[in-house]
Amino acid sequence: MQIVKVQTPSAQYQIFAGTGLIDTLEARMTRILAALGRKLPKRLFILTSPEIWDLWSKRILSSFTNTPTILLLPAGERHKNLRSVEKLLREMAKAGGDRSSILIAFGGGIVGDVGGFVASSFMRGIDFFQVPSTFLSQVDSSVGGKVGVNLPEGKNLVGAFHHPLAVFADMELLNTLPDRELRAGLFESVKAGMIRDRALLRFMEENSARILGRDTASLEKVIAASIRMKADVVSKDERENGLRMILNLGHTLGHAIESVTGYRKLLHGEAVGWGIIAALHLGRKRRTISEAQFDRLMGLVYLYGPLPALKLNPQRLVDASAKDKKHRGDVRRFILPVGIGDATVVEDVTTDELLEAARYMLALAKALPEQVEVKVLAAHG
Ligand SMILES: NC(=O)c1ccc[n+]([C@@H]2O[C@H](COP(=O)([O-])OP(=O)(O)OC[C@H]3O[C@@H](n4cnc5c(N)ncnc54)[C@H](O)[C@@H]3O)[C@@H](O)[C@H]2O)c1
Ligand SMILES: O=C(O)C(=O)C[C@@H](O)[C@H](O)[C@H](O)COP(=O)(O)O
Ligand SMILES: [Zn+2]
Repeated sequence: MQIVKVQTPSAQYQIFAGTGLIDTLEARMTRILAALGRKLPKRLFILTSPEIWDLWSKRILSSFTNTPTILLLPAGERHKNLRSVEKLLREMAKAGGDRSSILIAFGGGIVGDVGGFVASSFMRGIDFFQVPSTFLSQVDSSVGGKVGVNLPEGKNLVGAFHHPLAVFADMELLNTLPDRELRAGLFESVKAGMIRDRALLRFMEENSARILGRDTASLEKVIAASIRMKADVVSKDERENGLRMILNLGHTLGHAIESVTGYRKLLHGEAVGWGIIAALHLGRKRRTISEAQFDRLMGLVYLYGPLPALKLNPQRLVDASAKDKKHRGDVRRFILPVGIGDATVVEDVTTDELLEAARYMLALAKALPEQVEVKVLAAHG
């Protein structure tokens, strides 16, 4: 079992990563609440998706003395919106939720983001726990307190910083996760390695077959390293005033892809994968990475591909990226890789540069992904 701490000006909590956690949830939550001088409340809510609940409800419920109230959110990014939030808040009010109620977000990043936002606003804020059930949510979204939903105008444009009381990342849950979801989530770990963890990056280069083959020890290593990196960054810059922005590598254009496709075409991790490719291209143009480093980092992205093909208008993507929350007026921020294992935030990225990066990415994305993969791997010998 790995235990990682997050300590920010507004919160202090632990992330538990291992196995057997879902069988002992109530006891673990009771212990955490007791340390805060509190008891498990009468009204516990579990927010999850029907598919996840079908697979895991028996195991989860076996750890509870009284059955919590179950709230269901349909799967898919298109349900991460204000309509879902309103529906869930009303269900909680009808079910007799009060300020002592606690919500357990049991699912992927969408359940975590929506559930956390619902918790942050129900009766002006109740506590919640994260029980992430996808690779992506275990390595990234359950950590750090960013919660929220999308608008048609842009990704995650409504939300809050609201940290969980604890995160229980049970790797056993990944046994039922589809391969496409695993691959998508791995791009957040690829990002983690590229921005701040050379050892993780190298491990992911050298062990892709084991990782994609779900070797437990390899997955555990990637999960633990990714969580540690994110917990450290969030603890140093909770509100994204500086350092935390590096966690957005690949997200400026990645989020734009998600919004212009109506949140229906690519998974978040896949959009980030394409966004990372655009960032690598801009990085080599600006010489924050050398050509050799570009080749190496592209090789890493393709090890975890193929990314789904994509046909989009580059100008539309660049227009959509104007909604990026990192921008302040004319200051347009973009995250670039620096060498191997580091990143920087640039504030003077021009529309032309973005357009060129989008064109480069879309030229690769238009091709059959398998062909792109073969071509790039061949280029690496
Ligand atoms: N808050 C943050 O810091 C942060 C960080 C990264 C990503 N995100 C957000 O996370 C979201 C993506 O999360 P995701 O990749 O987990 O996708 P997701 O929440 O859509 O889950 C992926 C799919 O897998 C299913 N699923 C979940 N767990 C399963 C399991 N154990 N077995 C079988 N099926 C399972 C879900 O029902 C869903 O269909 C995006 O909205 C993204 O913006 C947030
Ligand atoms: O936690 C962060 O900070 C991140 O940037 C992590 C990202 O992987 C994640 O997708 C996050 O939701 C993006 O946040 P946003 O503020 O750019 O919407
Ligand atoms: Zn992300």
